[in-house]
Amino acid sequence: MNPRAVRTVRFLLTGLGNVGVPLLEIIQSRASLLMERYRLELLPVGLADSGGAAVSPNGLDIGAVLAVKRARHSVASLPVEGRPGLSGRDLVREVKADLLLEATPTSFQDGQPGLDITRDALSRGMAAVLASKGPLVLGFQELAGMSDLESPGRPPLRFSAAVGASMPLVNVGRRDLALGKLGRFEGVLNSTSHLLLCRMAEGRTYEAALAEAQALGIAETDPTLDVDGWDTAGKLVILANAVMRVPTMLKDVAVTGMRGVTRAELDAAKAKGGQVLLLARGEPVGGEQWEWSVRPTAVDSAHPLARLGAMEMGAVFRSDLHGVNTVINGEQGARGTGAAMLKDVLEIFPD
Ligand SMILES: NC(=O)C1=CN([C@@H]2O[C@H](COP(=O)(O)OP(=O)(O)OC[C@H]3O[C@@H](n4cnc5c(N)ncnc54)[C@H](OP(=O)(O)O)[C@@H]3O)[C@@H](O)[C@H]2O)C=CC1
Ligand SMILES: N[C@@H](CC=O)C(=O)O
Repeated sequence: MNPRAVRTVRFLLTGLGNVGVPLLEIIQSRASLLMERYRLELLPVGLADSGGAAVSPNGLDIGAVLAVKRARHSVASLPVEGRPGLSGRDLVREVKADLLLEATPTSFQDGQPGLDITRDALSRGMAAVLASKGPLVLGFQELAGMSDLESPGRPPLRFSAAVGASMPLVNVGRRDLALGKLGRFEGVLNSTSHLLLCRMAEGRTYEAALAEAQALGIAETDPTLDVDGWDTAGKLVILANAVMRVPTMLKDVAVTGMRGVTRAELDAAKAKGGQVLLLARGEPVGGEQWEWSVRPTAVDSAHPLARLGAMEMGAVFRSDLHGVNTVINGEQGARGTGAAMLKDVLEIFPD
């Protein structure tokens, strides 16, 4: 029998799609492990999708919510708790909770709806865990100032899921390579475009490969963000700010997507034992200056990411104190994103 007191964390979740639904499934399926190992109860008190919200101060029934979403209805259609038209932002403003889990679609135009949702949550004293990248890409410095990232005592903000889902890049960079002077960074940070390049190298069409990525739930709501390099660039901007600690914006990244890659280029790279990667790259160029790029790059067999599989992502950190560290991750599905969000929750509410 564990004598430690049970902690109940009342949470809001905005976005109930490819990420939000598996996240709820994990919270449901690992509830007893969370209790046994961490004495933690995660209680959903408000959930929102594009049709509205559902609210219950005593906790929503996750099974009922999942049934509604699997039937492709809005959570607002729940008969008792449903609140049609109540937006994610309204939810955060109206419902008292300890934690926001944010998984609405990413926009690099204005960061919305996630940016305002996150601002409101932090300013109301809630911890925030983000899968969406838009708020971080457009508002990193502001959100860092509103949270424990820059202001001790303010609410915690975590976002490891936003950069490579369950691939532990933010933690490796911020925590495990602490005090290192970082050198050239390279990464395959977008699973959709990498899957497409691999499938096209196998002879499949672009359209069939994109359909596969969408069926896996890994493509963005707007998949041009994946194939045109912007999702990769967004993740690079988050790493630049959070890990390299260089204030960086999307306009600082030179971006070329993968749509122009030809079969001949794919074949030539393969013949040399390598492959074409949509490679994110950060290169220190003197002082505090870095150059940032995303572009299709043919790597040869000597490159640490040369044999990255179709269902993998990877990255290489170089540090003067820690040497070369290569991280490769094979959990492609959005379930890994949910798992990464929960890893952040456990960091915020430690054992
Ligand atoms: N898919 C993945 O593998 C990964 C995704 N991410 C990020 O996670 C986020 C979610 O991705 P994903 O689940 O795939 O996207 P989906 O398109 O599958 O789901 C988006 C969800 O957000 C809801 N939504 C849309 N607009 C609003 C709004 N204004 N207010 C509240 N809810 C809204 C949608 O509602 P409805 O259900 O009614 O359509 C849906 O439930 C994105 O920002 C993405 O970049 C991060 C890592 C991995
Ligand atoms: N669309 C993204 C999902 C995770 O961020 C990808 O394909 O990697």
